[in-house]
Amino acid sequence: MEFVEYPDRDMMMIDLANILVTELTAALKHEDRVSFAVPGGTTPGPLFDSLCAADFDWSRIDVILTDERWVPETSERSNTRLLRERLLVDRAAKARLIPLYAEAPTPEEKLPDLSIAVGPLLPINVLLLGMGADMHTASLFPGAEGLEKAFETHAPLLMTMRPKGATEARVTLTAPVLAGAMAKHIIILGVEKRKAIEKASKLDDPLESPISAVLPGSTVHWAE
Ligand SMILES: O=C1O[C@H](COP(=O)(O)O)[C@@H](O)[C@H](O)[C@H]1O
Repeated sequence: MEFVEYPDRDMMMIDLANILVTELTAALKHEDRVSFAVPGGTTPGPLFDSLCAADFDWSRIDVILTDERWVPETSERSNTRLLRERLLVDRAAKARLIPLYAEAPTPEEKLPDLSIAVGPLLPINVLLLGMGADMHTASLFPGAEGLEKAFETHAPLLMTMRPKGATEARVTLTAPVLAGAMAKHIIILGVEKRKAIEKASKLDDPLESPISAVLPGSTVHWAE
């Protein structure tokens, strides 16, 4: 893994947006459609604010979340809502969103349909991941039931996760899908997450530190 430290958060968001645009533009030169996977949560909002104004052919970009919480878009917890409000606006409004949520009480009912749309996007051209201080990435949480299956070579593309103590179920891209991306970036902020990613690289045990599975070949972008 490569670790890039930025002088401050604003600089990181602008520089990282430029890196992502450069990679997406390069991919568009040799592919009809280009897939771009992005995280939800609290970290990427300011990055999306920069990215959405980038001037390139967004109409050929397929945007997919790395994971979604099983809540409707009206919820503040919806990662899709974050995308619609902060990324899929301005020039980026022309991109196509591949949903990871559909209205149903549980994700299991919709998982087969949602998975069908994921296959044609692979391998993901450009992947941006977030990480929690507990070393989870996407919705691969340490200790979640069924986590082992998400790291198997032939894991399904999408899985349901129910992290311990969480209020809602989740849908997540699995480890082979994430690790197989052609360009991989991880965005983290603050001292606690820096320590967590250092710990994960030493542990190198995806069940304890799920982020470990995607560290090889990734660039970690950090600002305090
Ligand atoms: O729940 C989630 O957590 C991670 C990290 O979120 P953050 O708020 O600490 O930035 C995020 O990457 C993931 O997409 C999200 O569903």
